[in-house]
Amino acid sequence: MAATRAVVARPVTFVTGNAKKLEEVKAILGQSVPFQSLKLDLPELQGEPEDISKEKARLAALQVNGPVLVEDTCLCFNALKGLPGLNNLLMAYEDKSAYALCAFAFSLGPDSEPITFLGKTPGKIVPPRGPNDFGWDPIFQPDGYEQTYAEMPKEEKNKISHRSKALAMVKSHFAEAGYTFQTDTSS
Ligand SMILES: O=P(O)(O)OP(=O)(O)OP(=O)(O)OC[C@H]1O[C@@H](n2cnc3c(O)ncnc32)[C@H](O)[C@@H]1O
Ligand SMILES: [Mg+2]
Repeated sequence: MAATRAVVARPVTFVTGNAKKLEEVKAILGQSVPFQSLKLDLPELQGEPEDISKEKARLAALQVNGPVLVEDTCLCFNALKGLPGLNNLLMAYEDKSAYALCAFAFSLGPDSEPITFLGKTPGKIVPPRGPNDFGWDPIFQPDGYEQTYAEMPKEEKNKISHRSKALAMVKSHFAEAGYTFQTDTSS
């Protein structure tokens, strides 16, 4: 498919209040999608991750007044019909299966409708193992692995994670759309 080159006059800003997310997004995207980042605490909205990420993208695009990328992540428990929840709550259930779900939303600016990219990694909830430096990583063990996300080397998590699956779709979208983002020279 011949891509029409879309020239966007502003750089992409990845907006998040979470430094650990930013670290992973940087490691996964590398040079493939150039972006700058902005630390903004976006409101904790309620609803499905896909809808939340869209709403975050709308709010972020208004603030940045340009193209933005945001994401919303949840650990969803099958015993609770996919509802995000707490580890302790799960103790009462036999079924410890869960999935990590990541919804990225990209908006070209305040007047554009955001588009979303979902990544999902199935696994189960276990008693915490490994370093406690990023959210629920110590209690999530992906299917097919003996280690929790927290116990894995970062490169390993970044190869199989919900986040990397969603970002692979973001990358393809950018490649297909052929965006050429102006790099920021002002700051
Ligand atoms: O500003 P934003 O991007 O919204 O940052 P946040 O920390 O509020 O992020 P979310 O609402 O998407 O995430 C909800 C929680 O899930 C945690 N989390 C997100 N991604 C994770 C991952 O890959 N591993 C473990 N915990 C994660 C995160 O630390 C939050 O406590
Ligand atoms: Mg949040």
